[in-house]
Amino acid sequence: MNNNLFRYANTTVDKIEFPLPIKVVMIDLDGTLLDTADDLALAANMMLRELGKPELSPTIIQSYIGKGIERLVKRTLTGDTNGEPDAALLAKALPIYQHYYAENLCVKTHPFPGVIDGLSSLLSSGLRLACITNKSEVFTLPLLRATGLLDQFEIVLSGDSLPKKKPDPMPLLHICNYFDVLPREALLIGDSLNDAIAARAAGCHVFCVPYGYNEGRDVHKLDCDAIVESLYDAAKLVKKL
Ligand SMILES: O=C(O)COP(=O)(O)O
Ligand SMILES: [Mg+2]
Repeated sequence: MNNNLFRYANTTVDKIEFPLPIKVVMIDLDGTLLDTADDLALAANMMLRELGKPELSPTIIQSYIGKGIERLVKRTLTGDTNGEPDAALLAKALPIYQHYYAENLCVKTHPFPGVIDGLSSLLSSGLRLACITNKSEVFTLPLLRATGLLDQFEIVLSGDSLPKKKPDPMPLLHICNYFDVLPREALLIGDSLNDAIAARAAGCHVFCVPYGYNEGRDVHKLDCDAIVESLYDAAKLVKKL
């Protein structure tokens, strides 16, 4: 095993063996499969402009990605991670944001390096693939279709597909149930605390990529089984159970 491929992170589960024997790989969208930050920031600034408010830097807006569109809009309006804007302002802003994001869904958005090859490699190992995102379904499916990734996944769960989204374990457990596998037979690959917390709560394995968003925090501090440079490198650390 080439140790340059990954590093162990703050593993709390029992010592695990690599390549990790699993049946299912669940993959996060924003910051893991697709680099969506520029288009999310573009729509956020178009919304602010229309509301007569000052625009924000793309770096700040990138740190607001992670808990779905409504939370992104709340953070953009208040400049605060946990901020709650005035209800009337939010009710006005949300449809404006959704309109501009729908119009600019795939201007600069593209798969990260290693994604296309990584998905092919995972599939050719006989693993079954799911996508789990906190993005609303109305954006998720067109985006996966436009970037040519949709057909790689047997099931796609968005932030509004179920009553709860990541960091709740519900979508991960739903996927395990769908494929009839145990949580420990499934791996989530993601970029943020929402992925790491959800995976630990579900009892699934979790790898994190360092190139994503993680709400502006250091990915190396996350509780995950490995940090992988790309999905292609992740594929080298797993095998079909
Ligand atoms: O929609 C978001 O804020 C984040 O979505 P993700 O779960 O695909 O990273
Ligand atoms: Mg993400």
